[in-house]
Amino acid sequence: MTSIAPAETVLELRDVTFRRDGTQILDGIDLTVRAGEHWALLGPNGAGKSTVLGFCGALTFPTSGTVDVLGRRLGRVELQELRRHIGHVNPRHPVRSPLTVTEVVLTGITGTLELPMRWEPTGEEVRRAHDLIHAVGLDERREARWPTLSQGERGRSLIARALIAEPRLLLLDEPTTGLDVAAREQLLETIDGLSHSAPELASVLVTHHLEELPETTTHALLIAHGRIVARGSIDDAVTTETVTRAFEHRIRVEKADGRWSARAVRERAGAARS
Ligand SMILES: Nc1ncnc2c1ncn2[C@@H]1O[C@H](COP(=O)(O)OP(=O)(O)OP(=O)(O)O)[C@@H](O)[C@H]1O
Repeated sequence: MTSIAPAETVLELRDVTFRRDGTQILDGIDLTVRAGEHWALLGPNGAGKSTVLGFCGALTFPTSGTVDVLGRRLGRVELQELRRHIGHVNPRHPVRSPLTVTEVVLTGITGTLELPMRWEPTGEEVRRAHDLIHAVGLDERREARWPTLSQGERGRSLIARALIAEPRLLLLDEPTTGLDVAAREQLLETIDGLSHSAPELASVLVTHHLEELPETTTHALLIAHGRIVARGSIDDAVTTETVTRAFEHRIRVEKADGRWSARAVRERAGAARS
């Protein structure tokens, strides 16, 4: 009998705690993300999602416990080097000058906000930027300047920017916030496309909204008050019971055509009397 080796571990948090100003913000967080897995990090406001993402992105150190990103332990390696292998999509990414979409994508190679003075991309790098812009569906906007882009176009540009450095881990921090329904669906389609175009890539996506989960999400970590409520394959971890517990509100979770939705369970006065 042949056994298939588990995919390589990309990210491992073990018994992580985080304390600030005498307040316990995270407690007992364990998480293992392997190559090719797409995790959702879910929970109510203030649950600790951004703090967890800060560890995943090698931005924050835990108070106790260990964080290994791409096989290297935070606290023992140079963070700047590690961050080069992590794609971080932050919708609040501050682009201050009117760069074109192509230029913004190229800043993913230099890891900077602006194109550094005296830095010239090679022809191959420009070709790669154009290929990614094509992959996120922005061919016609490739020379458009940042201030003229819609929120959705910015989101898709930032995914191309994150991917140009060929990361092994992609972090998406509420990527669909503020998008209208069509722009949200286009962005989710772009994210879903990654499981074909970059099958080894692992991702962690933060959201409050189940409707904003890409269909290709494989796993979920649900947290509330800095502690794990559920963790595992998405279908086991995201249920009416776990979401109700995490959000401390009666919520019905449904899945149809690969997508999730959540609604509050309402007591109807008439129904209650009959
Ligand atoms: N450096 C810090 N110092 C003090 N408190 C902090 C710090 N960082 C986070 N917190 C607190 O920790 C809690 C968790 O914050 P975090 O931003 O991780 O939550 P979140 O789940 O991402 O919330 P939201 O959904 O509202 O963005 C919050 O109560 C926040 O105020």
